[in-house]
Amino acid sequence: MSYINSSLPDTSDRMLFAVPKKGRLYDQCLSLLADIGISFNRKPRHDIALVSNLPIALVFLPASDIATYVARGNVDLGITGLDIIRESQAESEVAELTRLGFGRCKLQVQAPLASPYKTIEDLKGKRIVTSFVNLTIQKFKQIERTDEITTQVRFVSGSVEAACGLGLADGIVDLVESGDTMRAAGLHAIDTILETESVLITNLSPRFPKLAEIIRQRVEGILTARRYVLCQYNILRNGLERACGVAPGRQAPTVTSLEQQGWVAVSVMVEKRELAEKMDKLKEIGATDILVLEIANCRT
Ligand SMILES: Nc1ncnc2c1ncn2[C@@H]1O[C@H](COP(=O)(O)OP(=O)(O)OP(=O)(O)O)[C@@H](O)[C@H]1O
Ligand SMILES: O=P(O)(O)OC[C@H]1O[C@H](OP(=O)(O)OP(=O)(O)O)[C@H](O)[C@@H]1O
Repeated sequence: MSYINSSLPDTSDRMLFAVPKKGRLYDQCLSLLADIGISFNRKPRHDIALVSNLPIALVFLPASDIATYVARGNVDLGITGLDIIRESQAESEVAELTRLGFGRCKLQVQAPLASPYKTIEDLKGKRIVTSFVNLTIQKFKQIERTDEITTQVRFVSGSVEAACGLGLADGIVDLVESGDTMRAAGLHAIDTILETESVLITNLSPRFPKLAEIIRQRVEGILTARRYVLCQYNILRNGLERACGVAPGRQAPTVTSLEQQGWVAVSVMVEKRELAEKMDKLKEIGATDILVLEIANCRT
């Protein structure tokens, strides 16, 4: 049952879209919302913001709770990490609409460098501290091969890396991206439980399936636009086949005739990470006037 609070905005006809209210995913979520054309005005200390140009209300929640709200249908759509979906045991109750390419890191078992614990087997039966109790217990059950694990798994809500130094734990399970936090705490990784990134998820019986699909398409358009550039060049028609072999594009290059006998102009999408190499090769096989244009947005 939900209780009506008259100071809250009316969200009854709106799709509820949960986004992290702080932390590692917050800035990238806000920039994604802006890029997909979602405009909103969030009042200070309010965790619900009405979107002005779509029938959506944004709900700002802790990233670690979003999978549960989406799974239970209290919100329709959400952005959170795969790690949180798995830890919340929500993977069978949410549908993954698209991966978002940010919030990439690993959930790793870590132990003090100056300890005898060099493999996860060495930590069997010892004290582990983590914010990911379910995934940790699951992992130790696998290595202990029993339902009754002897390893003691204790929850802390943050700064997990401090637990060994302070004597609360023999090892920890925590997220690692650059590894700076782990190294600064004198720890090293001895096993990986999960590789994670952010995902857009929806409830299995969404109340607004068409709107959720529009959001998915907008997000995928922006992610593609961020990944690719548009490369344009001129080439003699007899070099076209080789050039298309070098840069075949997502579907196929667009080829138009130039007002000069035997020459064509080509437009093709190229992944940014391959661009420099492809430009070198195109130049080598006779392409001229190679231009590269940013893609602001697209639909694929
Ligand atoms: N170092 C990191 N690099 C990339 N992604 C991360 C990193 N740390 C966490 N994440 C991702 O962001 C999610 C939220 O983590 P975060 O540490 O921001 O949690 P929080 O508890 O909500 O915020 P806070 O730490 O401010 O209390 C994680 O579950 C993970 O998916
Ligand atoms: O490998 P790194 O790049 O150093 O990142 C890893 C750290 O980032 C996360 O914590 P965060 O800094 O978000 O704060 P928290 O410990 O309060 O969760 C995670 O829990 C690690 O502590």
